Amino acid sequence: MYCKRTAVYVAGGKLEVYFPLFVDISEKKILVVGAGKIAARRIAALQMFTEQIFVVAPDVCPAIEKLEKEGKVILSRREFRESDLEEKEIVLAATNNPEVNFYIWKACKKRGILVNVSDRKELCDFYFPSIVKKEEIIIGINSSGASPGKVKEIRKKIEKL
Ligand SMILES: C[C@@]1(CC(=O)O)C2=NC(=C\c3[nH]c(c(CCC(=O)O)c3CC(=O)O)Cc3[nH]c(c(CC(=O)O)c3CCC(=O)O)/C=C3\N/C(=C\2)[C@@H](CCC(=O)O)[C@]3(C)CC(=O)O)/[C@H]1CCC(=O)O
Ligand SMILES: NC(=O)c1ccc[n+]([C@@H]2O[C@H](COP(=O)([O-])OP(=O)(O)OC[C@H]3O[C@@H](n4cnc5c(N)ncnc54)[C@H](O)[C@@H]3O)[C@@H](O)[C@H]2O)c1
Repeated sequence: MYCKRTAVYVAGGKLEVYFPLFVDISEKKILVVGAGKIAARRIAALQMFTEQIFVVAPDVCPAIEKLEKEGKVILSRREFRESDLEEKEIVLAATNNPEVNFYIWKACKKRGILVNVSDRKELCDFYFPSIVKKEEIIIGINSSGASPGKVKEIRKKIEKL
């Protein structure tokens, strides 16, 4: 089968860029594995679009503790188990253990679940954009992991428009 891929050339070499798909996630069950700084940042972004967020992690940062108290996430305070993937459609592997993240990736691929692996961008089915929301207008900015700092700067400029 012919497969056309989109790549750009950056200082580090060839970089594949992804199609910006705007998806209705309001009815999708999303699992975030890990409850640290990165998980909290991603959950904050997801919560602009859905309320169905499940979190599993033994150690929970204050921001996510607060969300649990407010009933805004469903939290399981323990290590990840494969059965956590049941009925989930989108998974974020955001633990600080690379082996656990890789195990989650493999388990998701076996089940056809879309997965983002926070420490392995080459394994991600999708990336996290930087988001600007102005009423009904959503702007997602992404550089496929090549320049997250630049992406943040652009987000700030757009926010001032
Ligand atoms: C949009 C945002 C969403 C979020 O994460 O919530 C996001 N990163 C954000 C911020 C940020 N990330 C990093 C810094 C310090 C950088 C600096 O200071 O220069 C800052 C700035 C800060 O923290 O202030 C470090 C970093 N990030 C990645 C790598 C490469 C790697 O890991 O290989 C490195 C290490 C690079 C290095 O240092 O070498 C990779 C990814 N980061 C992504 C998303 C995905 C692609 C994004 C894209 O490129 O467009 C991807 C692939 C992860 C994924 O989707 O899984 C959020 C901005 C929110 C906002 O708008 O403010
Ligand atoms: N892509 C990016 O933008 C970016 C930037 C910085 C860090 N990272 C990566 O994101 C990951 C998380 O970073 P952080 O700063 O949020 O880490 P953190 O140390 O703040 O949190 C780690 C979380 O993982 C949980 N955890 C550990 N083992 C687990 C298991 N077996 N099951 C469930 N949960 C488990 C811990 O309980 C904790 O909640 C790291 O892999 C880091 O390399 C990505």
